[in-house]
Amino acid sequence: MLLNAMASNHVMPSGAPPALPKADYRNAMARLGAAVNIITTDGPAGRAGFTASAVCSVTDEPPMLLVCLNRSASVYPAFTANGVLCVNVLAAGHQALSGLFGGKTPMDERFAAGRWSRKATGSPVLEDAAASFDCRVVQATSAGTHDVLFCEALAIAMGGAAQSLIYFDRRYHEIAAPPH
Ligand SMILES: NC(=O)c1ccc[n+]([C@@H]2O[C@H](COP(=O)([O-])OP(=O)(O)OC[C@H]3O[C@@H](n4cnc5c(N)ncnc54)[C@H](O)[C@@H]3O)[C@@H](O)[C@H]2O)c1
Ligand SMILES: Cc1cc2c(cc1C)N(C[C@H](O)[C@H](O)[C@H](O)COP(=O)(O)O)c1[nH]c(=O)[nH]c(=O)c1N2
Repeated sequence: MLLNAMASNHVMPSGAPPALPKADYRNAMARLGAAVNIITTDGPAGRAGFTASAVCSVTDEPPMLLVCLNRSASVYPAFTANGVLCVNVLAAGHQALSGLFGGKTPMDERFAAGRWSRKATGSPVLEDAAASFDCRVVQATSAGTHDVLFCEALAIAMGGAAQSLIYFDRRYHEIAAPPH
């Protein structure tokens, strides 16, 4: 019904609209501040991890997050083959770690810069993360250059203080909750 109404009210001329320049899109997305996360995996295809801001909650029944992963990333084969991952939400002070997992650094060097434990799936859990969601990937869909991974949380670890690292305007910003 709604789709029909939208179709009958559309104002676009026929034919595809011109594509937006990628730079315009990225400049606008730089204004969309987001939490920074290190996504890790381990399993038959080996240990891997990358920095991601394209992460959000989907549903709490079952508890599920989504993670967008570029199919051209070096870590892509490991994540798709292992089928498990941990979303480690970064805290204040994790800027250097985020940079290491943000690309082009050998995997051993990335992991050497943090302290890790394991929970349900065997994916590396960052010890001083603000929070960690240990997940199995239950669904994946391709969209443009990325795969959207739907991840059911099987175990959770909570960090100490309520503070966070936000990526906004191509820079890191630390935020902390004011005292209650
Ligand atoms: N979703 C992503 O894949 C994503 C998100 C943030 C940053 N990055 C990568 O980190 C590096 C630095 O990014 P930056 O924010 O400093 O500057 P930038 O100009 O490359 O990106 C600005 C914003 O555009 C979006 N973006 C960038 N690359 C994207 C991609 N390939 N797919 C979807 N959205 C994308 C993100 O929201 C990003 O914060 C770049 O190589 C960028 O590709 C990727
Ligand atoms: C702040 C920030 C945020 C993101 C990224 C980078 C940075 C610095 N990157 C890029 C991603 O971390 C990088 O491509 C991987 O580390 C893979 O790089 P290699 O192919 O291993 O060099 C990234 N990639 C991705 O697929 N999804 C995402 O949400 C993000 N977000």
